[in-house]
This record gives sequence, structure tokens and C-alpha cells, in this order.
Amino acid sequence: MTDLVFIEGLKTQAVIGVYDWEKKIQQDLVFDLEMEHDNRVPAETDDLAKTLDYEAISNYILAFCAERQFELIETLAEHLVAELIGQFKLNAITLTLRKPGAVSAAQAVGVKIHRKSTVTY
Ligand SMILES: Nc1nc2c(c(=O)[nH]1)N=C([C@H](O)[C@@H](O)CO)CN2
Repeated sequence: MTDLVFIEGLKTQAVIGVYDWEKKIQQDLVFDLEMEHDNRVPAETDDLAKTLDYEAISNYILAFCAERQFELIETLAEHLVAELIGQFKLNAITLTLRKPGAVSAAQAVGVKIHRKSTVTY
């Protein structure tokens, strides 16, 4: 099954970084998500409750970043994905997390992870 619900370029700020100066400031983060979902089911019923609500998931990520603090973006990505799988019953997700201001010579740096649920929803 190759259907997806995706979120692209979700921008927010968080306290994130390994250095002391980074723990006192907010820095930009950009999220791209691809979440596996059989889109035929919501399409048959025209029912929001049968799909992955990209608005609810986006709001969850914004709240997560406002409340939580990590050093590595790897740690943020892993914790966030684990919560999203549980909260929204995701079968599989690919998350790309960019920290655009981290390396001034680069447009962005970041991580990309793909995780599957241990149960099938
Ligand atoms: N793979 C990673 N490398 C680095 C990270 C990170 O989270 N993952 N973080 C930093 C610093 O916090 C950096 O962003 C400061 O500019 C360095 N390398």
C-alpha cells in the first residue's frame, strides 16, 4: 500500500541544540512528514474520522515543540515519531527534520527517519 497523507514545510521554533547558548534561544525547525494510510477508506465515506487529519497532526507537532526540549534533533525526531505513531495510530511514517539556521553555509541540515508501528492499525 503506497497511499500517503503528507505535511510539507511545517515551520516552528524550539529550544534545541547541544551548546549552552542554544538552550537560551528558540531556533527554526522545518518538518516534512509522509504517513502511510489507505486513502480509499476516507474517500469512500467522505469522513474526516477515517483519515489522518493533517491539521490535528500539525497542531500536535507545534505543541510538542513548544513544550519539549532536546539537545539533538535526532532525539526530538525519535520522540516525536513515537508519540505520533501512538496518538494517531500510524502504520508507518517518514519524518524529515531540518534545522535551517544551524550551518550558515548550508541551506539546511537535518535528519530523516522512517519508522513502522509494531502493531498494524
Ligand atoms: N547530527 C547532528 N549534528 C549536530 C546536531 C544535531 O542535533 N544532530 N546539533 C548541533 C548543534 O546543536 C548545532 O545545531 C549548533 O549550530 C551540531 N551538530
